[in-house]
Amino acid sequence: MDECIRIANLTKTFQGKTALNQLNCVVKQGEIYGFLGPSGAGKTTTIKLLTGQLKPQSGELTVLGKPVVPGRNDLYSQIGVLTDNSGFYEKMTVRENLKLFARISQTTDTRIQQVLEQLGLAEHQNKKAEKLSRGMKQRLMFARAILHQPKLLFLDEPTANLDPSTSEDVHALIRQMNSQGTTIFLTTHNMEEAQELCDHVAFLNEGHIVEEGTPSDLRLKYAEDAVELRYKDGTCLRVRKDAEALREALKQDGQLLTIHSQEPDLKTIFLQLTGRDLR
Ligand SMILES: Nc1ncnc2c1ncn2[C@@H]1O[C@H](COP(=O)(O)OP(=O)(O)OP(=O)(O)O)[C@@H](O)[C@H]1O
Repeated sequence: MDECIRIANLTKTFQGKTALNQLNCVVKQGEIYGFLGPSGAGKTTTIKLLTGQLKPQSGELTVLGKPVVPGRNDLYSQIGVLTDNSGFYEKMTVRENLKLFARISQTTDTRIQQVLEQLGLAEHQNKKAEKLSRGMKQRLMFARAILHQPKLLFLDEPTANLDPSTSEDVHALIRQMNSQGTTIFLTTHNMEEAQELCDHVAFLNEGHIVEEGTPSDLRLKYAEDAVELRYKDGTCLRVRKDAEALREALKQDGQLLTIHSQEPDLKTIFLQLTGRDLR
C-alpha cells in the first residue's frame, strides 16, 4: 500500500516549550488512522504542521508524496481539514455557504448537490446555518471539507461535544468517505471511538508516540497471559495460557460454558503505558 503521510523526526516547540519531540509516523493510503492522546498531547499541532499552517523546528513531513511547505497552495486542492474552527457563515443558508466554498475550490453545482444529498443536508439547504442543530452544523463542516473530493481528510476531534447518536452519524460519514477511497487522519481522545473506527492507531503522549499498531494487534500484544473459564454452576477459573494449565482446567468437574481470553481495551493500554487517563 502506498504512503499517504510520512512524518520523520518532527520537533515543534512554542516559546522554548516542546510540543512535539522527534515524532515519527507513517499513514498508508486508504486507511483510517487514529492519532490518540489526552488534551495537550500535540494532536492539533501535528495537524497544523501536516497542513502547512505551522512550521516545524526540525523534521521532515511528506503528504501525498510531496514535502510539506507552509503556504504551498497545491496541497489544499487535495486535502480537506475539519477542526473546531473550520467555521461557516451563520447568516447564510447551507447552500449559500457551500456555493461560497465551492467557488474557492472551483467545484461545480452538481457536486454541491451530491454532497448535500450524501450528508443528509439536502432538505436543510435553504436554512440559515445559525438555525441548524449541532449535528447538522457538524455535517455542514464535513460538507465543506469534502466538497472538492480530497484524497486525504484531517479530522480534529470530529465528535467532541456531540451526543452519542450524532457521534454515530459522524462515524457513519467517516466510514462512507473512507469506503469511497479517502484516507482519514483522525485525532481523538475517545478510545472507544478509535477502537471502533480506526485501522491503525498511534498513542501520543507528551509530544511523542509511545505505541502504535492496529487496535486488534495492540489488544493482543497487551493481553493478559490468562484465560477465564466459566462453568454452568456459576464458578469461574483463571488459568495461564499454556497447554498444560488448560488441560488441567478442562479436567475439572462441571460443565464448561465459555472460555475467554483477557484482552484490554485501548483505554486500559494507554493508561498502562503512560499512567495517564485520556481526559
Ligand atoms: N500557538 C501556541 N503557542 C504556544 N503553545 C502552544 C500553541 N499551540 C499549542 N501549544 C502547546 O502545545 C502543546 C500541544 O497542544 P495541542 O493543541 O497540539 O494539543 P492537543 O493534543 O491537540 O490537545 P487538545 O485535545 O486539548 O486539543 C500544549 O502544551 C499547548 O499548550
